[in-house]
Amino acid sequence: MGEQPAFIGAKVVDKYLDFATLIPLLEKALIHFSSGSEGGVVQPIRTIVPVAKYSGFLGVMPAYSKWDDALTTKVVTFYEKKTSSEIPSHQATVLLFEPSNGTLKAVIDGRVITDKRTAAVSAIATKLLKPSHAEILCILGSGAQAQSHYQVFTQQFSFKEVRVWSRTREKAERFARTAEGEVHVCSTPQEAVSGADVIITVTMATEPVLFGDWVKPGAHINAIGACRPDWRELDDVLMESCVLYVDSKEAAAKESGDIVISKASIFAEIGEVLKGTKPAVTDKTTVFKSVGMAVEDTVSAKLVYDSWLAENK
Ligand SMILES: NC(=O)c1ccc[n+]([C@@H]2O[C@H](COP(=O)([O-])OP(=O)(O)OC[C@H]3O[C@@H](n4cnc5c(N)ncnc54)[C@H](O)[C@@H]3O)[C@@H](O)[C@H]2O)c1
Ligand SMILES: O=C(O)[C@@H]1CCCCN1
Repeated sequence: MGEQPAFIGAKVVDKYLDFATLIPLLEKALIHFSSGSEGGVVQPIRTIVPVAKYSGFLGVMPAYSKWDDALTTKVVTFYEKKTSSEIPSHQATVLLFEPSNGTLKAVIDGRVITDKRTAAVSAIATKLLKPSHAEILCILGSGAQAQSHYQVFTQQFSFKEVRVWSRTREKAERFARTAEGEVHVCSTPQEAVSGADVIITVTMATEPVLFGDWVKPGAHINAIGACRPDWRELDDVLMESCVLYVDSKEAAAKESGDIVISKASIFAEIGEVLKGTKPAVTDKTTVFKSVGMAVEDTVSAKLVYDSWLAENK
């Protein structure tokens, strides 16, 4: 028998995944992903198994990155209705393999990876696409992604005001209480969005929660939810009037109801903007529709494993 794989839990993952280190790695991964075969990323569309009886889903997200020489698959479950307050709606594990021989090297908590890499990619998109004077940040939703987005956005940008709206006011208030800076709790999504320069939608909504008529012209929106073809977070008015960026054209056009149902046309992948082959439009309303990519998990898991190995040799 060979060596047992390392088991790396959420606390350790959190310690090693700091945004300042993660962001440049993710930028490179996005560029590689959007560079075709030259970029060396092999990432098939993920497999999603519906568990209809419980309104749940299991996703399998494999990827290999030639430049990082890293091979992983994430297994993620997500449930529409929370079964208890202790069990997160999204749970995940990342398996990291030795690419040269297929040996399983590590089993890594994937929940923190998912929370942090998703928020970090939104920050990358926002740096490129936000209007030049961005003073007001609005977050719709108050769950795990709201937290990680708040963390990275307040670290990377200096907004004068941060607003949050959540379906349950008490949860928005708890979010504001536990945030490190001042957060203004809004009673309606429209109130939260009105005049905002950057908007983040991080909900499990299946119908639109953000309407184009509310959005300040020129604002930038990071749309993180609506990861099923029949789920929406943004309405048709917004989808049809914005300049639309995505992480993966292939996945976004297949997986997100915001695109599938509205039939909005995609302008570019964020990786193309980072590469310089497509422009970053900053004087029109922009949407970054994120569905999440396996290669983001690959580079995050490699960072965690390499950092862990350096301390545990
Ligand atoms: N793009 C990506 O890479 C990526 C990665 C992970 C999660 N996500 C998506 O981001 C979203 C948030 O994930 P999370 O981990 O924060 O989940 P969470 O369960 O921690 O939080 C969900 C939030 O959505 C709110 N909500 C639920 N149903 C709603 C509805 N019908 N209308 C309005 N608000 C509603 C809840 O009150 C809560 O604030 C989910 O849609 C998830 O699938 C995307
Ligand atoms: O990219 C991800 O990790 C998530 C999984 C759950 C659905 C949305 N996307």
